[in-house]
Amino acid sequence: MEKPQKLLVLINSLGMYDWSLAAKFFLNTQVFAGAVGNGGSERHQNFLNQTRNMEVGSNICNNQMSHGSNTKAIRTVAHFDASTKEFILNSPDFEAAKFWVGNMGKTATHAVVYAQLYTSDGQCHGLHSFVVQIRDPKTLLPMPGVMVGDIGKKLGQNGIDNGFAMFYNVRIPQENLLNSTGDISPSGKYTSRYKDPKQRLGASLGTLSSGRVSIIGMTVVNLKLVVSIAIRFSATRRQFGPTEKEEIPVLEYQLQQWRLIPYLAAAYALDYFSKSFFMNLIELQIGILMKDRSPRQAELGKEIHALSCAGKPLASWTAQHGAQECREACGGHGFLAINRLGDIRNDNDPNCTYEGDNNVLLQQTSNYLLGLFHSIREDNIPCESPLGSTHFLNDFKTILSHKFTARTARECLDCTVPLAAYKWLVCYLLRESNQKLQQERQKATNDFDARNNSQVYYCRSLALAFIEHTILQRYYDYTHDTSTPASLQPVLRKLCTLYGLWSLSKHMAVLYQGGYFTGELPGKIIQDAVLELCAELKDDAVSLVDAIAPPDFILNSPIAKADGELYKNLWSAVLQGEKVLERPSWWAEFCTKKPLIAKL
Ligand SMILES: CCCCCCCCCCCCCCCCCCCCC/C=C/C(=O)SCCNC(=O)CCNC(=O)[C@H](O)C(C)(C)COP(=O)(O)OP(=O)(O)OC[C@H]1O[C@@H](n2cnc3c(N)ncnc32)[C@H](O)[C@@H]1OP(=O)(O)O
Ligand SMILES: Cc1cc2nc3c(=O)[nH]c(=O)nc-3n(C[C@H](O)[C@H](O)[C@H](O)COP(=O)(O)OP(=O)(O)OC[C@H]3O[C@@H](n4cnc5c(N)ncnc54)[C@H](O)[C@@H]3O)c2cc1C
Repeated sequence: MEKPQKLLVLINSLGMYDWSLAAKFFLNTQVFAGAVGNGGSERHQNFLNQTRNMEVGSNICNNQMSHGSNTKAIRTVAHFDASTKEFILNSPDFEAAKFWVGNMGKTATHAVVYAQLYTSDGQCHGLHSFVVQIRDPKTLLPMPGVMVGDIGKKLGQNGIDNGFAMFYNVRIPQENLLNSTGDISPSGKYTSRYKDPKQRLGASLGTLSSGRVSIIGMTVVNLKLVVSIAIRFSATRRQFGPTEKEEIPVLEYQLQQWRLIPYLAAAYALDYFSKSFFMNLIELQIGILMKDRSPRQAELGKEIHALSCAGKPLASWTAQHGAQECREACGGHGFLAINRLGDIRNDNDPNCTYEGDNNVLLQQTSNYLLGLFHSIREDNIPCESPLGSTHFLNDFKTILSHKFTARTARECLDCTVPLAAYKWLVCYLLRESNQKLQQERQKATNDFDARNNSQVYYCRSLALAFIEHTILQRYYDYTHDTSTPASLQPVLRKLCTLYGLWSLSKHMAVLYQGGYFTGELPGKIIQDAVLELCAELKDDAVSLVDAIAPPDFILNSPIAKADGELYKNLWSAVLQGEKVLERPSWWAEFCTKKPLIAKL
């Protein structure tokens, strides 16, 4: 409680070693405990104590075989039985089985189960969460009425047991309803402080924000690991050269620099965002603990939801693309499993899906921005979001009148250039998305279709540009803050500008389309500036990696040890492989007792 950053450090440190281990531990101690703590009340304290003491093992259980993204449509039901003061849980059929749930496969003894709450009068009150005992903690055998099992091998994170669960008339005490969004009175009546069911749904899903914010940090860890491996390798791997006698490190090639150094810059910028955003989450959590019901607390929850719903997609995709680029940047050795790039890539992959599919989540961010735009433009209400990420939207008219003014690559080496371009880009995409939505509303018969047909090129791009702007603005402020050591500022500012220009260059088409750029100059000087920054950062790249890489034992990649002894370390690791020099047990069949051809 005194130093909440330590939690993020612990998640990231364990994850650097192994993500399955980290997930297994934190699903229990943080995700389950967070869902009980945020969703419940004093009467659920015993579950928190038991979890903390490792007496029970748990997780959250939201997803079903036939429904993940659309949580509203979850079909698990919890009927209140007024005569026994119990809820009776049922899975209507196997398609409604809880599925994918971490820790559920073998070890979970309890779970926070999301289900539709029905009162005895047969009325449904929507999605609520319940603590349900799954197994006996002494024997790990399922509780009566619970069918539980493991879903099998996955593409990554195989050290964690993801499982399924079905419920047949499973009775749980009334108190196991996590009652922060709604409760049952002693007379059996349903009560809630949220009159609007949409708001109630948002409140009951609020606990997912903690996971999404934490996942941003997890993907940054993956990015740090892969760039550390690829840059150390590239600084020591030699290939070709200006003369036949001399071969140069592959990091000297402009092409290799352009492929890797922007990911190094992204690791730094995203790392700062992840850490500062985690502290924003802590502020929100403290408000929840203190039962803060102020409008600011509500707005903070919405802003964190909007930022995490774009931050998780951006960070997980950056790590995903970075992992693949780094794998290829290490050539054949990058494909050797002992060098770890494959495991990191596969373990990172589900970050794009769990705690909300990336493409689905981005829609939450654009909905939030479109809502603000409506208030600013139609209702003349300036936006004052608690974290300030949207304040610049109040000036959208002025910002939209701006044009790109830099004339040389040198001018673009200042981060104010990409920052100004991003402000224009977000305002432009916001105005265009709003217009597109209105057009689609006129064409479509319902709002559902209108929204769906406004995603590609509009709302989706808007959400991504918005989060890139937020990350860049935060890192810019940090690298220009007087508390940041003056000796470090020059190199950090270069990383900041490179991240900004490199990210911006993915939006070139829209910058031209909307008239912010005209002629060939803007595109050319931005490309030149990116290459210039890569070249300037190349000599610092190894030091920059040394500052973010874990110790060799944790990095666990022979081609990337800190001593730079590439071949010695690789050779030694290969020779220590299991049975590496042994002939195979089937050598005789291969050599002498060969099967006769056509006699198999
Ligand atoms: C000092 C205190 C210290 C405390 C420290 C605490 C720190 C905590 C640290 C936590 C550590 C975690 C460790 C991490 C390790 C984890 C390892 C990783 C393992 C991963 C395990 C995976 C688990 C899962 O995947 S669980 C299942 C997750 N499922 C999903 O995410 C489903 C996605 N779908 C949805 O969320 C919804 O259905 C959604 C958002 C798509 C909404 O769909 P809708 O039906 O269309 O509804 P909509 O109209 O859009 O929304 C209604 C309303 O609600 C608002 N809303 C929605 N969600 C939220 C939210 N989270 N917060 C706030 N508001 C929300 C939405 O904006 C709408 O509002 P309005 O527009 O205003 O009406
Ligand atoms: C490793 C792993 C661990 C997990 N752990 C847990 C856990 O512990 N507890 C738990 O409850 N769940 C868990 N999950 C489930 C996870 O939360 C869901 O898989 C996730 O929310 C995505 O939902 P889905 O699988 O239903 O995807 P779907 O929604 O079926 O997505 C399929 C495709 O459809 C697209 N799509 C869906 N809706 C739209 C739309 N409106 N517009 C455009 N495109 C759309 C998606 O982008 C995606 O490409 C885990 C999943 C994984 C992979």
